[in-house]
Amino acid sequence: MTAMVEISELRKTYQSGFEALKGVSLEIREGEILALLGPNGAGKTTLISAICGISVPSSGTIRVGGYDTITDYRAARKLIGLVPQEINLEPFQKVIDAVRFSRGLFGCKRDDVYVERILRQLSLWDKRDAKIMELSGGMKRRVLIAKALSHEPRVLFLDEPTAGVDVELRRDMWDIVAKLKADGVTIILTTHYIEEAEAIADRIGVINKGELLLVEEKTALMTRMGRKELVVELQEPVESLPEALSGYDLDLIEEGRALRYTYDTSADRTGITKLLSDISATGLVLRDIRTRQSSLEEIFVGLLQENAA
Ligand SMILES: Nc1ncnc2c1ncn2[C@@H]1O[C@H](COP(=O)(O)OP(=O)(O)OP(=O)(O)O)[C@@H](O)[C@H]1O
Repeated sequence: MTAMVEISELRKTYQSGFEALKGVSLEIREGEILALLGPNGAGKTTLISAICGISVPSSGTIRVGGYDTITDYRAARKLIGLVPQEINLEPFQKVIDAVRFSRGLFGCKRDDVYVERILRQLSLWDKRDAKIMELSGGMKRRVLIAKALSHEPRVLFLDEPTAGVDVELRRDMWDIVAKLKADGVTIILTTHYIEEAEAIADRIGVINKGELLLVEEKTALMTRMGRKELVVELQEPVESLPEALSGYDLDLIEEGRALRYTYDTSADRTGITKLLSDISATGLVLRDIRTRQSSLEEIFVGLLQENAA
């Protein structure tokens, strides 16, 4: 797959002197869904604003569809649709007019067939003649997406698309994103909901304090997430691990009262059965066993803590 968005060494220092992006480099492939995760103030909106040409980077380069966002601004911007975090609609405007108007702003010719397709895709066709002020919050969010898609962009940025929306609408949004991907649109979304990233993203990027900590295929991350711990409580504490168990990834914890075995749930074999029989063979008596799974959320929080250290 070719790169749709290429960001190289991007830095942004606001006038206040605050460094919001500290050298971010990232390639976003055509047709993928990339979720950017990060705590409040991490720099997600700053990054999106820079790509969309809303704010000027202090240094570094961004290319969208091969066009530089500064020197070839119009060509680059035309390829981009942006769904902002805040609802910024004209209350008295009709839904269909809002979408046609947005299309016109990009210099595209009126195309009623395309606009109808977008409105139908977003379940807004029945509401096309309603005034924006008459719509529910969820419908307004759909109008924001319709406007962002009005000029047939190849890349769509969704900044917190489901912040504050109910579970049903969140799932509708996920369906919409899946349909857009099927149409070949490249999608970048920011979110605080790890569950959302898990549900729809192909790759996940974690950003904190203006730095990109990782960008990884979701499935690879899920494999990491799939790591589990088995804690074997012992009847009597031991001072050290028996030599016969040295081949296992084991730690002695809880002052020698338990053994912790970390394993990969996605592996063909976890090795638990053999481990338990090998433990018995050493003469150690088991009192109890328990397992726990590290979640993506824990990985995420752990990453942020590491970054803070
Ligand atoms: N115009 C500005 N002038 C000075 N500082 C700014 C400006 N805009 C944003 N910042 C600061 O830059 C940092 C990154 O902000 P940004 O909005 O990009 O974060 P975010 O990751 O999108 O956060 P959130 O999840 O809360 O939306 C924050 O500390 C913010 O206060």
